[in-house]
Amino acid sequence: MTLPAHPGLDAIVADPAGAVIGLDYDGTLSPIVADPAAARVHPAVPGVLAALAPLVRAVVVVTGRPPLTAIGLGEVPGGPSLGDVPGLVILGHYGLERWEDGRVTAPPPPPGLDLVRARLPVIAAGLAGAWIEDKGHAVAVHTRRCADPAAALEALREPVAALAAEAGLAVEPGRMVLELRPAGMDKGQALSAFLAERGARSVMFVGDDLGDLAAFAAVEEAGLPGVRVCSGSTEVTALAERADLVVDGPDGVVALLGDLVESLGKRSASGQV
Ligand SMILES: O=P(O)(O)OC[C@H]1O[C@H](O[C@H]2O[C@H](CO)[C@@H](O)[C@H](O)[C@H]2O)[C@H](O)[C@@H](O)[C@@H]1O
Repeated sequence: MTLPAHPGLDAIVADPAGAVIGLDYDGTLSPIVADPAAARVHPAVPGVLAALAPLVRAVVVVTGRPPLTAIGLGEVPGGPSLGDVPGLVILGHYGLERWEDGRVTAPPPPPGLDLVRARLPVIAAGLAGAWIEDKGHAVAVHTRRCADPAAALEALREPVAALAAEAGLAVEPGRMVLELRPAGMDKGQALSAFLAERGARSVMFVGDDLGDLAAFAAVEEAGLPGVRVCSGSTEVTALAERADLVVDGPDGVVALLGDLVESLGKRSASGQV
């Protein structure tokens, strides 16, 4: 396959050494499943990223997950795994935590989480199937396993917002999930800082959920050639509306990354380095 025509992709192919490739995890590198603990990486992802990483300035995963969770879910029997991708950086918890060279750096968890741990189960108790995920620096309530996930999410919005205000935390809405997490960081700030740190000359970001809108804004505001890619679903349409390209979920993301590797390989084979 050939890469779609887009000036941002053209810039990446013309000068890959200046390109930063940013990727969300859930719904982008991993198919959406009912149990977050079972959201294993698409098996072709580590291989295609391992091929891509040496060709570009940097590959960075920007996720709401703790980085070590992404590393664990990124294991592929027989490898390579996500953690084997050369030079990979994972900015987890929306940029609060960083994994690089096998080491994690993180601030202390916010004190308001104790209140959330005590109260959120009470709020969710009336909704059969609602499920709480404790991520250490954030706590999320999921409704995907409820009989009517969208209605359950709506019912939770108001009490969760009130609890977040009391706990001094922000609410991060996502695909059948509301997350209470520290304010003051988002995927946009995380990506912008990373682009500056690496001296990026072009950028691609691929995401699927509302939390990725901030990263799209960072691409728009970077002052660089850029391309916003949506890993499409029927569940979230806001991202597709703002994307330059929409691909068919994680399978489509793998295909796009594979096409990018192929284009960069051809460029290198023809001596354009
Ligand atoms: O920033 P991301 O990497 O996209 O993480 C966002 C949230 O993803 C996870 O939840 C989503 O994926 C689950 C597994 O497929 C699915 O069951 C759930 O309905 C989705 O919302 C994760 O569990 C959250 O903690 C992340 O914040």
